[in-house]
Amino acid sequence: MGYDDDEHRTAILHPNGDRFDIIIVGAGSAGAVLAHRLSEVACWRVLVIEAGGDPCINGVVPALFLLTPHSAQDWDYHSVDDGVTSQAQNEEQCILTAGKMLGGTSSLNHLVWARGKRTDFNNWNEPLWYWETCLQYFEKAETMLDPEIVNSPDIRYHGQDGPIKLTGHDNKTYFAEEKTLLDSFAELGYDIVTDTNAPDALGFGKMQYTVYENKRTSTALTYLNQAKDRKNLFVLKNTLVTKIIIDDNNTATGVEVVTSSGSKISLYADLEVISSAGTYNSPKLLMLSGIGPKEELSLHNITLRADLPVGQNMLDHAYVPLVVAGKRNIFTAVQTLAAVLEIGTFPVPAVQGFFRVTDSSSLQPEIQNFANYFGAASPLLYILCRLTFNFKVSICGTILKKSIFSEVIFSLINLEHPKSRGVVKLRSSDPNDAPLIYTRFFSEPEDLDVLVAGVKQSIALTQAKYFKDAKSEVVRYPLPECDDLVYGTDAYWRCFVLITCSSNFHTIGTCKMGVDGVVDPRLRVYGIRNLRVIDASVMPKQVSVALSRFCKNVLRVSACEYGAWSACGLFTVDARLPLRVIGVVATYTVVLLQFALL
Ligand SMILES: Cc1cc2nc3c(=O)[nH]c(=O)nc-3n(C[C@H](O)[C@H](O)[C@H](O)COP(=O)(O)OP(=O)(O)OC[C@H]3O[C@@H](n4cnc5c(N)ncnc54)[C@H](O)[C@@H]3O)c2cc1C
Repeated sequence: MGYDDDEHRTAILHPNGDRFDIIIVGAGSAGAVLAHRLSEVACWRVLVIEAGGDPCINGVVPALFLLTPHSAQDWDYHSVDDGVTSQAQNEEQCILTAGKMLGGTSSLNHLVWARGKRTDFNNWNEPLWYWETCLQYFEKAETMLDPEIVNSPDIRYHGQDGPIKLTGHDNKTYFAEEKTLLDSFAELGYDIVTDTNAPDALGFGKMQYTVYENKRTSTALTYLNQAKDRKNLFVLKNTLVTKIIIDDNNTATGVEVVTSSGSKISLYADLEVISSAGTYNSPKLLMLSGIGPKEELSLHNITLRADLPVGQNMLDHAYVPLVVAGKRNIFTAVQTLAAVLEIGTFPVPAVQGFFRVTDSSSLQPEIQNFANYFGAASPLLYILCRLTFNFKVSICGTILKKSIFSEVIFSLINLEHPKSRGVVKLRSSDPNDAPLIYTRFFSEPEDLDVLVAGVKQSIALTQAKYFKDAKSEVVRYPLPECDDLVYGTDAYWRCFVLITCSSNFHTIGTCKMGVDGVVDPRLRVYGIRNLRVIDASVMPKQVSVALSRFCKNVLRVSACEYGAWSACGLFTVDARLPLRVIGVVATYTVVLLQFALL
C-alpha cells in the first residue's frame, strides 16, 4: 500500500474500506490548517481529501489571482438569476468563485489579511468565539512583517512566529499612491489608522497581505507544506467526496468518494469525519448525506438523517463597484506598463476603510471601502472588471474608456453586516451537479438603505483636493434599468446598487453555529455523532471584511488560523494559462484600440 512512501503520501492508492482516525473533507483554508494541527498528534492517522489538485502557478504568484476565475481550479459557481439584482453581471448571474485545489479559496483569494472586529465576534454571543478568545489563535497563525505595524503599539495584536507571513504593500512598486488616497480620506474627515486589524479600528489604512517573497502565503504553501513529511498525514487529491456514510445509530463512520481514476470507494474514520468543503459544498454534501431541511431532501428522494436548516442563513458582503476617474495623467501609462511586470505583489496600490453611515455610537463598521488605484490605460483594470469581477463588457468598456488618459480609483463599496439571507439548495441528488445558490441580496430593505448611504458617502472622494483639482468624476455606467431615472438622485442610486451589486466572495452561514443552527459551538453537527463542519459555513453572522481567518476552536487543537498545505515547489502550470493570458491581452488591446480611435 506504500504507507512508508516518503512522497508526502499524496500518491498512495487507498483501497476500498481503508481506515483512518480522522477524515477531513476539503484541503482548503480551514481544512488544511486542521490537517496540519490534527496530524501533530502522531498516533492519529489523518486523511484529507481534496477535489482539486496542486495549485497552478496562479495559485502561487500573487498577482495572477486575477486570472483564476473560471479556470479548472475554480468551482465556477454562479447565483440563480433573480431578475432584479446583479443584472450588470455576465448573463445576469452573480459570479461565486471558490477554490478547487490544495489551499482551496486561500489559493485564489485577493490576498488581504483582514480579521474582523472585536464587535463582530462578540456579537456572535458564543463565549468560545469571543474576539478575546480568538486573538491568541490569530496571533498563532501570523508572522507580521510589515515594519509600520511591527514598530507600532498595534504589534500587541499580532503574532510574530506563525506560518502565515504577512507583509504590507511592497515598496518596490512603481506606484506609491496609497499616500494620496489616505491624505484624501483624512481630508474628508476619516481617521487614518496604522493597523486596520486592530480590534476597534474605524477609518482608513494600508493593507496587510498574505504575500511573502513574491509568493502567496496560502494554507497550501504554509500549513500543508510544513506537514508534508508526517507519516500520519495522508492527502488524497483530485478526489470528490460524494457522501458522508452515516450508520443506523446516526453516527458518521466514513465517506464515499470518486477517485481521480473514477473508482467509487468508501473510506472509514474511527474517530470523526470533518467537513471543510466550504460555504457552498459543505451544505451540499450534508444534504446529499441526509442532513438538511426535510422538505428539500424529500424533493430529491434522499433519506432523512437529521432535519436541520442546512443551506439556510447564507450571508455575504454584497458590494458595488464605484469608479472615480482622477487626474488626466498619460505618463502613468508608462508606469502602468512597468507595474504589470511586478506580479509578485498585490498588483496595484490599495487602501481600505471601515465606517458607519447611520448612528455613530457603535464601533461596528457598516461599510468597507476597498479603494484600488490604477494608472492610465491599465490592462489590469480591464481584467479585474471582466474576468475577476464578471461585469458586462458595456460596464468594463466604459471604465476603460475613461481610464485611457486618466488615473482611476476602482472602489468596492461593501455592505458589512447584511440582514438579507440567501440559501443553498440541491439542484439534484447527483453529486456532480452544482448547487442552486440564491443570493437574495437586499431582500431586507434596510440593507439597500445602508449600502446606498455608503455609496453616497464614498462619492465624496471627488471633493477631496487632489481629486477636485483634477476635476474628478464618478464614472457613469450604461445601466438600461436605471437610465430613465434622474442621475444622482436617491432613486438612481438605489437602482444602481441593485443592478451593479455582486458578491464580494465572503459567503458564510450555510451550516450556521448556534441553537437554531446546524452545529454547536464546538462545531459538532446536531443529531449526528462524530461529524463536524469547520469551514466558513459555520459562521453565524458576518465579520467586517474578509473571512479566511476565524477562530477554529475545534477539538481544542486549532485556532484562528488561515491556511493549508500546499505542494510548494510542486505546483503545476495549467496548460490553458498562456492561452488565457493571450486571450485577455488580445481582448484588451482590441477594446483599447477601439476607444483610442473614437
Ligand atoms: C475571489 C475571492 C477573493 C477573496 N478574497 C479574500 C481576501 O482577500 N481575504 C480574505 O480573508 N478572504 C477572501 N476571500 C474569502 C476567503 O478566501 C474564504 O472565505 C475562505 O477561503 C473560505 O475558506 P473555507 O475553508 O471555508 O473554504 P475553501 O477554502 O473554499 O475550502 C474548501 C475546500 O474543499 C474542497 N471541496 C469542496 N467540496 C469537496 C468535495 N465534495 N470533496 C472533496 N473536496 C471538496 C474545495 O475544493 C476546497 O479546496 C475571498 C474569496 C474569493 C472567492
